[in-house]
Amino acid sequence: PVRAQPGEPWKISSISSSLRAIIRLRRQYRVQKKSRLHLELPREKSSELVHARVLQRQLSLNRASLFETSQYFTFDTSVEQYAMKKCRRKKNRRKSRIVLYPDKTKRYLPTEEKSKAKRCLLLLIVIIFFQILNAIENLDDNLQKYDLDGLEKTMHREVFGQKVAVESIMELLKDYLATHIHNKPLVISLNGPTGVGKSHVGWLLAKHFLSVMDNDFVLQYFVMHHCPNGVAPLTCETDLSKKISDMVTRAEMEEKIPLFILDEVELMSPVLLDTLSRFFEPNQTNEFLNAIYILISNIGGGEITKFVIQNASAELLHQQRGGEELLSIIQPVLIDAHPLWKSADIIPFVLLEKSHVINCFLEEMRREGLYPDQKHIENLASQLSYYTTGGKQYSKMGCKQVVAKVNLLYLGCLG
Ligand SMILES: Nc1ncnc2c1ncn2[C@@H]1O[C@H](COP(=O)(O)OP(=O)(O)OP(=O)(O)O)[C@@H](O)[C@H]1O
Repeated sequence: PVRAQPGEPWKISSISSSLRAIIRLRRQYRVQKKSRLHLELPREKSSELVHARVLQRQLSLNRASLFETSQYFTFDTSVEQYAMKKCRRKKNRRKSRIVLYPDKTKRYLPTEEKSKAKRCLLLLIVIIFFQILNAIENLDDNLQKYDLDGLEKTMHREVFGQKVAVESIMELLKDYLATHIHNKPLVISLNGPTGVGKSHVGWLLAKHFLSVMDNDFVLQYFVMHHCPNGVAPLTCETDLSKKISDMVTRAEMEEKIPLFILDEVELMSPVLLDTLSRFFEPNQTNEFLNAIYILISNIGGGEITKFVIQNASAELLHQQRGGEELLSIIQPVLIDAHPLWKSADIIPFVLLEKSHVINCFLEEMRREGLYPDQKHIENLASQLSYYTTGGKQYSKMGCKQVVAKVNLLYLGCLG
């Protein structure tokens, strides 16, 4: 290097010559360094690589041990980052897997569209559900309106020896009165021998429906009374038709179901029966479809008496099966009498046993304010005539004579 002599001032030329010397020296040093690196590289590089790998491994071991042994909360995110990286790497590996699709299919999942049909179906289900709920409530309302539970209790309490008949009547009434919309009127025919309680049931029904319906929607028609001998059949026909038409029209306005109880039907003229049968047909206006007819007659009574005596020893009579069998016997007899019975539900009333007659006596005497002892009543019951068969006694006249006997007793007491 060219130095300035002491005391001599610095010259620009001397500075530039020394700079150039420095640059030259640096270049030479670099060239030498490069050539040395080229010569030593293979050996040094491998050792450096080994060193780097050892370091890397140590680092990963430290991380792994840290990850496994970390038990305490730490702000050191290196562990999580490591775990996330690992996870991402796995995902990437999974993504990179090649999926082979068949040639003709779509290579993507179809986009899920919101189905209108599904929504409609759901709405429909909800509507149906509410309609069912509403219908159930309406059924209950109707049954409560006519207090059929109360009627059932009364019938079981006050009608003796006709369990199957009472159950069948109640079932028909419950079914029919559950709704106000019908496609035909309900026609129930009570048939059986004399004094077994057919008219008695008619009275109980009339009393009950008169009490549950505010207005007068019950008609009790007794042929001997409303259409006595000597009155022209046409007059009776017009009169009955008018009575029925008036009542169904009034009842329809109040959404009520009228009850027509026709007693002594066996005494009705064929003309009157024809008239009646027209009201039972299904092809009429609504008001005529919403009505209940109870036909009471002793037609088929002979067949019922025979059946009861023949099956006295069997328990069949007080079972539903017995009622069905009896029905199959008397139905053809009734249809033969008049085709109107084709539209009727027939309820056979069976003969009453002596125990039932005793109950009739008890009930009638209580009604008259008499309270005799059991022996006295049995004595009275024994004065009636019975069919004795299969170890049982069946009253020939049912409880028919009970009222007359009690009346005599009552008069005797008064006397
Ligand atoms: N099963 C019964 N349970 C309670 N009481 C009865 C029964 N059967 C008859 N009675 C009593 O006997 C009386 C006469 O019976 P009811 O008039 O009901 O007989 P019926 O079957 O209609 O006979 P008929 O066909 O002769 O008219 C009734 O008023 C009632 O008091």
